[in-house]
Amino acid sequence: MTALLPDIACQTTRLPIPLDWVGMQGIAVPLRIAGERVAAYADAGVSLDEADARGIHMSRLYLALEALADAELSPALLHALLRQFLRSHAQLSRRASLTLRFELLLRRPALVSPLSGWKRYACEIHAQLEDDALHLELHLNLPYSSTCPCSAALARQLIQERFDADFADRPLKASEVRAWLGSPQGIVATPHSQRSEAQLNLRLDPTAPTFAFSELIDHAEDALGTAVQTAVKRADEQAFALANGQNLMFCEDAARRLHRALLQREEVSGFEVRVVHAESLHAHDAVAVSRWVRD
Ligand SMILES: Nc1nc2c(ncn2[C@@H]2O[C@H](COP(=O)(O)OP(=O)(O)OP(=O)(O)O)[C@@H](O)[C@H]2O)c(=O)[nH]1
Repeated sequence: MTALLPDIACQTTRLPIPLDWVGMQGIAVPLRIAGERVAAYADAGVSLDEADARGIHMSRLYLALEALADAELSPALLHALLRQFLRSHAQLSRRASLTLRFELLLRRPALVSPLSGWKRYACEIHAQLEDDALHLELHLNLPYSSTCPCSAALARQLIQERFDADFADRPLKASEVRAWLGSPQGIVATPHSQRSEAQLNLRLDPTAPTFAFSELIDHAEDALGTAVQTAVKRADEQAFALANGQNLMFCEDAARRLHRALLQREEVSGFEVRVVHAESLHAHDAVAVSRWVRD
């Protein structure tokens, strides 16, 4: 005969206070994204609105997460999962939430050479369900390079001054000027560049059929023009130098480019863009933030 197991969660509490969120953090879960298995961590929880109830039923949330293993990750899948969280906590909870943290590994082609390599993108999805309204947010961090436009202009001025000094009072010969342009004595100054990061916090349309992660990332990287590279040969490095020269950016410029680009994405219904330029001129960062919400 099996002994009856005590069930503490079903007792009443001596401190009848509702709780905003109760659940589990850091659960290992496999996701399916673009048909591939992706390792993730999940935080799963519900509100405990029934003040007298001692506890929630954590195992019910944990077991419901199994749905993530088999089906492609989508807004509809998260909606169904959060409904299941609430169904398994009838009379106890009105709100359910799920956070998924994972890294997308995308193959990135080189700029010129036929090579490619892998790039990691840290992603975080926050899903919350209340009154059957699903609220979805996606956090993405995109590393890129930014060359300071002010520094570029100052460097060009120094080059002009050196040109005046070197070529004053003598007839210009194209071959001499060409050689001068190719020498460190001619191009005396270079602008400073920095590794930069765009932190995108996107509110997503919960009725969107899919999470178009790689399309979103491509769109944002195209807007910047200087995403960090993977496999690089000299031809690629030269193309990157050109991309940097053609996309000189203050942090304000980068934030505005991303703002404009994200407005073009139908599935994005609001965002906060934070760009961080880890200055090489200063020991501190230059930061710009832009927000937008669809009316
Ligand atoms: N509510 C709650 N459960 C916890 C906590 N820490 C560990 N648990 C354990 O989570 C386990 C699963 O809880 P339940 O989902 O209530 O398990 P169960 O009663 O076997 O499952 P049901 O019959 O579906 O309610 C229990 O063994 C709890 O002891 C906690 O802080 N709060």
